Amino acid sequence: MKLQIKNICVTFEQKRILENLCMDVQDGEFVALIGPSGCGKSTLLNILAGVLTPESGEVFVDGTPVHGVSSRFAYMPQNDLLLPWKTILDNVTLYGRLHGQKKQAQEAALKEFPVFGLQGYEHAYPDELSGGMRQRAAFLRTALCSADIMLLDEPFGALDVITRNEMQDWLLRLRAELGRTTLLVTHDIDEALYLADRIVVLGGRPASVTREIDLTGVQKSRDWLYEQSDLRKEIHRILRNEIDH
Ligand SMILES: Nc1ncnc2c1ncn2[C@@H]1O[C@H](COP(=O)(O)OP(=O)(O)OP(=O)(O)O)[C@@H](O)[C@H]1O
Repeated sequence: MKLQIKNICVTFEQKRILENLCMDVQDGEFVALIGPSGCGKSTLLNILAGVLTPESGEVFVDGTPVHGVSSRFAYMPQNDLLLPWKTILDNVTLYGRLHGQKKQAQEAALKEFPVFGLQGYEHAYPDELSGGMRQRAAFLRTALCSADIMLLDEPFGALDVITRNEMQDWLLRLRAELGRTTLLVTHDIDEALYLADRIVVLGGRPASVTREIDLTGVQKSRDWLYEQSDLRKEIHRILRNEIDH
């Protein structure tokens, strides 16, 4: 087991948000976390990233308890912004440079520029790139962290539908190459179906895991996705019911 989340409870302003939340993620697994708006998905990622301490509960990576900020997690928060006054190369190597490893970080980044569709833009500034390219650059910055678990909070949320679909196709191709355990928060049911090995649906107030959909081993394609109306309806129903409560 790569990641174990055990009995996490969170209360904000006397309101219980997460109640005994438990979930496991296997090594190399890509899990999509979906749930009604405000149910606590970002809160869970903030706990894993160590920027928020839960009231109770524990997080284990490879069986070892993790407390506070840990180098085991690479976190791409919602609206992960590039610094407009820095080049793309400087932006994506930010963490390496902060740790005094500028040269190694640049070497590692330059190797990935073609993979991330950014070749030729190393010395460009963020406003010279399209929205999709900026998002790939922010993603590359996260992927370059030498952490073994990636936490992605709505990485394509700000993109138009066409660019978003292109980014999903690109991430599906890249997934095997990255080989990284990933927890993706998304509002987009199709994105979850298309990208994930497993979908975890959070529901209820306070939130806990209400449904898990195992898609391990499914050969994903857009044609496969278009045929998933039953699963799509089921997830919609769960989300709608939870919202109505
Ligand atoms: N620091 C905080 N102080 C008080 N309340 C908070 C805090 N952070 C989050 N909340 C509340 O906790 C609830 C869960 O927030 P969270 O952002 O985790 O939900 P979410 O599922 O990620 O939402 P969305 O899908 O809209 O991004 C919301 O009601 C939010 O207003």
